[in-house]
Amino acid sequence: MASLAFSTTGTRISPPYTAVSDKFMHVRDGSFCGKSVFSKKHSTRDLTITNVASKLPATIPPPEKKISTSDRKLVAWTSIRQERWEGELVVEGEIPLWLKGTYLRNGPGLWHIGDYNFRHLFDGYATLVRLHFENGRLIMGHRQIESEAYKAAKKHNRLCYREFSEAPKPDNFLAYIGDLANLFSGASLTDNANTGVVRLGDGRVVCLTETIKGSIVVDPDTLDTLGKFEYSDTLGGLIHSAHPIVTDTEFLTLLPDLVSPGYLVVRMEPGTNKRKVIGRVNCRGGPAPGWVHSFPVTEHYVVVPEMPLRYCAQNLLKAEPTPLYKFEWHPDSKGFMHIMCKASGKIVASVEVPLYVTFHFINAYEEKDEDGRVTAVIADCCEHHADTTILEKLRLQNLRSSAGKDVLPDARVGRFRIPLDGTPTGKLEAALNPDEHGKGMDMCSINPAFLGKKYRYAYACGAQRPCNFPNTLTKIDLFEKVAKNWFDEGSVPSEPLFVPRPGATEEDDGVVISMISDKNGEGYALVLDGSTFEEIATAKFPYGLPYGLHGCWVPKK
Ligand SMILES: CC(=O)/C=C/C=C(C)/C=C/C1=C(C)CCCC1(C)C
Ligand SMILES: CC(/C=C/C=O)=C\C=C\C=O
Ligand SMILES: [Fe+2]
Repeated sequence: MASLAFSTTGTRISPPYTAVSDKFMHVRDGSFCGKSVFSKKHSTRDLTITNVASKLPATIPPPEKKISTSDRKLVAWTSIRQERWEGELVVEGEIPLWLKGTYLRNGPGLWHIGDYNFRHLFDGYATLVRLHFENGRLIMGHRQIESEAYKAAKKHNRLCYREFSEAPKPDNFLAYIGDLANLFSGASLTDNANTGVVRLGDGRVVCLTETIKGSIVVDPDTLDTLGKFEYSDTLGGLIHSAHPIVTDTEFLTLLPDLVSPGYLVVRMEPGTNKRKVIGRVNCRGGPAPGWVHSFPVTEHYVVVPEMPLRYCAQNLLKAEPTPLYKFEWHPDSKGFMHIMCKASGKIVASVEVPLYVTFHFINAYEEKDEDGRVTAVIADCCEHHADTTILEKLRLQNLRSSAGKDVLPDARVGRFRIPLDGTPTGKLEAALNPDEHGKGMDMCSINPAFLGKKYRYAYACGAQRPCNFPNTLTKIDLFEKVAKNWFDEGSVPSEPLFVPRPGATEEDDGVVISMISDKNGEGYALVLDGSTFEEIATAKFPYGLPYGLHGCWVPKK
């Protein structure tokens, strides 16, 4: 059986290089990494991890296994091959000199333990990638997050915690009973913080997932795992929204209550670890709260979605994945949107809406009449036509085997209109014709200055069909109802992140950063102009990266 481990003896690769000049390819400890990384097949079997002390030199796999160009293929769905790396990249084009800071991107980048392969995209151990921009230059690095779940897997060479779809198999009945107890206490839940990364108003950088214990503080410069983010309040709970709303002045999140179906809306101030309750929403349908991966806010309100795809207590207890994992589709329970006043915690609207499925809200804002009175809340999301099959499409086997087949379910920019005048129902319609973005829509960002405000532009991943996963970057103009699309055949781009130009007055004045996995098994950083959506710079990576989910921008101090 293959061991679960990186080589403890780091391999140093000598010059010469092709893709990057040696001047730019040094890693922190002074060792060099070269061209060989472009000619090694990336398979899930390749990565071995041992109890590597994190101080070991960064290593790149050795050059001996050469494979022909025709054998190279997309590595987005294969495990990262070394625990860490850092080096400078050669930039083609020009990175604007005003772009000073670090783009961090988190995601599940390691999907096996020894011979055991994980099944779902969301199961992988977190890989944090960093692109540091300064003076037109670009330094890249990645590192595995040292969660307890990851460390235990390395130590014991087996799964030790419950991940999104995977659960350790109890050895016997007694172990099963113990396991149930550990599930209720949260002890067996993963802390694998593989979903996103946020910079709090006080500068701390936290990697997150849907388990509360999976909140891990990292150093954005070294990518060191600094420790757990411990909430100092007594709110308890085991799960929260994977996507909090984070600004310089607050951190807002939702805590689903599985016992008495509802959600706590909580707020934490910068410099503290204490969440305070703003208010509570009681669910209106179903046996459990709807899955809440993300939620939007307006200037005065928190929008609490109650999706008919609901947490399911029985499925939580199962060791084997169910078709909808820890969730269940309850169309009879209906879908709702609740609006809570941020200042008072009062619910000012709670409306039934058409059935919907979304992971990601894009933004929300208040609609006003001519006298300036708020009449409705508009909330936009990446909406999957109330079809849950997207969850199954994100199984690794499907992603790996169906490239080029047109199996990506349709999605749209779903726009909710939630009236505040007591009308009991809200609307859900496409904000623009989904053909504009190939009927693929997920992984979105906006100009952060427009959070909660009427906005015009959203950046996201769309589709150029046939495809099995969103394969374009798309700039959506919600006023003109058109999209402009970027596409590199056979490649998979990750979530585009918009960084505004300091001093900008136009909403789209800035750049859009994404990381691309290309069809040759390689990858590159991409910088697009936020306004024209044209490429302004690219920089090739020395090795292909696994797909990553969400990122954030850490401006240079
Ligand atoms: C990667 C991503 O987008 C989502 C990750 C979700 C996770 C890790 C969910 C984990 C869970 C458990 C381990 C048990 C409790 C339910 C749930 C929050 C789904
Ligand atoms: C990658 C993804 C959906 C793509 C479908 O179009 C969803 C990711 C969710 C978690 O962050
Ligand atoms: Fe997400």
